[in-house]
Amino acid sequence: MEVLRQLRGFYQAKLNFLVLSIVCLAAATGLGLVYPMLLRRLIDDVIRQGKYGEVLWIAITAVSVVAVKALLQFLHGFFGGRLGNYLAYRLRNACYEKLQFLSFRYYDTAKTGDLMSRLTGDLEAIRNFVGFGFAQLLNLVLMVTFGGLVMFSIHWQLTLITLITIPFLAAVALKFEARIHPAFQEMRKALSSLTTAVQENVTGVRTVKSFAREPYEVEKFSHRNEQYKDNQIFAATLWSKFFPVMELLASISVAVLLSVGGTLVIRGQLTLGELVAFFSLIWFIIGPMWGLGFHINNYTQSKASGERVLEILNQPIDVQDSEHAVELVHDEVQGDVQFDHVTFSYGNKMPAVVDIDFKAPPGTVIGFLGGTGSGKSTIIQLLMRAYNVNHGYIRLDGRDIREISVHSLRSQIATVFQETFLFSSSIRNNIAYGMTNVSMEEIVRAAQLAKAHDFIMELPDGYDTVVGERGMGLSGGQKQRIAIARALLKNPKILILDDATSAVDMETEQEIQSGFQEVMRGRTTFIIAHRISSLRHADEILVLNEGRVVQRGKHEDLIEVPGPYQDVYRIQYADHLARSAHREGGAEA
Ligand SMILES: Nc1ncnc2c1ncn2[C@@H]1O[C@H](COP(=O)(O)OP(=O)(O)OP(=O)(O)O)[C@@H](O)[C@H]1O
Repeated sequence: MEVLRQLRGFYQAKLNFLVLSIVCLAAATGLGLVYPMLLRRLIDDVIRQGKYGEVLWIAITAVSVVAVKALLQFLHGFFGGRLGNYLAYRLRNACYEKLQFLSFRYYDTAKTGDLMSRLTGDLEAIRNFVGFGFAQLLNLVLMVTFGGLVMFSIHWQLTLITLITIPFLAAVALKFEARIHPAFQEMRKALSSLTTAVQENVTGVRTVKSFAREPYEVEKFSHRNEQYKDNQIFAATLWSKFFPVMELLASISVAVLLSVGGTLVIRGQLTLGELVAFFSLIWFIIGPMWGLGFHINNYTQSKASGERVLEILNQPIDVQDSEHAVELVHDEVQGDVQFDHVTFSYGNKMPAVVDIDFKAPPGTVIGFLGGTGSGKSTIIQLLMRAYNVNHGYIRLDGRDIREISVHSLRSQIATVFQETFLFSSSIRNNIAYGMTNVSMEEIVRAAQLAKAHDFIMELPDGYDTVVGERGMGLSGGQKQRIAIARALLKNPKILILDDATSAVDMETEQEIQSGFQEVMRGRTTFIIAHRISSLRHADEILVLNEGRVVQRGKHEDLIEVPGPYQDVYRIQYADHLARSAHREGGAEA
């Protein structure tokens, strides 16, 4: 119930639906009791007394009762459905919104399949319980109480004897629940791992095929599928045992009722009508027992689901606006970036970057070079405030970025990542991503600057060509150029190119960079690259090794001093250097 309490804010506004749904169901249940009483009257007061004229009235009453009961049941479904759907709708929106604002740290360990199942299966379980399960569970108690009271009022001794099997029925139902619940949990886990297998297979289909690992994938899926099947068979076997046992116990009650009740009728201590009414009432109590396991299971499942959904909603956001966060005004931002002795580590790991210290005045270009894992991307992520620094400060126009609202900070920055993500939409929408007040001319201009316009025009529908999920159908270089166009369209004060031109050839890279120089005038640019050619025009190049700056300076200076930069330069320009040496040698000779 703690879970329901925590979720209260999401259904509070429609609490009247919950009340109405319960009232309607309880009223329908109450009316259900009229039926046995009518039977009793029909037999004892009408048929046995020979008052056949009253049969019609009893029949009309019975039909009216059924009609009202049906209406009440409809209203219960109507209000319950409204409540459940309203709750699910609000929870879905709240979870999705939370997922948008959760920090990068959360996504470092989050699993896509698991998140998807929380937003679908778990929400469905909560919807069902709050909409219907809760009222049904309450109704179950009402049915047993109402039914028992009416039976007691007719003949309490017979009631006690007849209900002798009820504790056993309840025990079997609860025991069944205790066994079926873990079985269901296993089934859910198996289904989740099955879904994950399919999702990973589709996402990584190129890797699978290029390594010819289809048989391995089939084997992996088949193994998980078998686990799922075994779980289902186990659950089905439990169900198949449950119903006969319950029926057997229920029939004992009926047998006791008929023998003891029949004897009482013969002795004149019970009327025939009362016996028939009893026969009808007993199902009022046995029926709910059959559903007891199901309803409790429903409750425990929705409780577990509620906890999983609440886990998302209660997730702390470690990067968020401070109380007095400043909103930046785009036209006033200069783009002056300063890293002041910044150190940062992911979790409890060794620091990913140590004592990073540099200044990037407005309009300058800063380049980062370093081996894999040397901390280049981390520096950029810290600038976007994907994570908070552990030590030191990052300043934009002299202000600590923690004092700036996260949204307005990121609005000034456009990043082109190493891996381009394209949405399954048109190229035009991919370039304009999320911007509504942008004209086609601006989109085309950005594409031209990114050297994407020509190849886009060659596609069947030009800018309206819909690219598949993750940009399938485009080459790596084409996808990167679209991503660059997207960044340029944003017209940011700070541009980050995280190995952004790695997938285009040297010639295109030159072209794109000359385009950049045109649009990036007066804006601060950070370039992460493995090619010296991408960095040689930078105002300052920082060479990183194991999270520390080991060399810094301009290209012309760095190639003159022995060190990692010169080593990389020699490797990348080996041909060029050899040719120059050859020419110089020839000239001397
Ligand atoms: N999300 C993360 N969680 C934990 N550790 C991380 C995470 N991202 C990076 N690291 C670690 O931080 C260190 C620096 O990684 P970073 O991605 O900044 O390197 P990089 O220089 O950009 O490498 P590359 O050129 O391969 O992209 C590495 O040791 C890496 O394992």
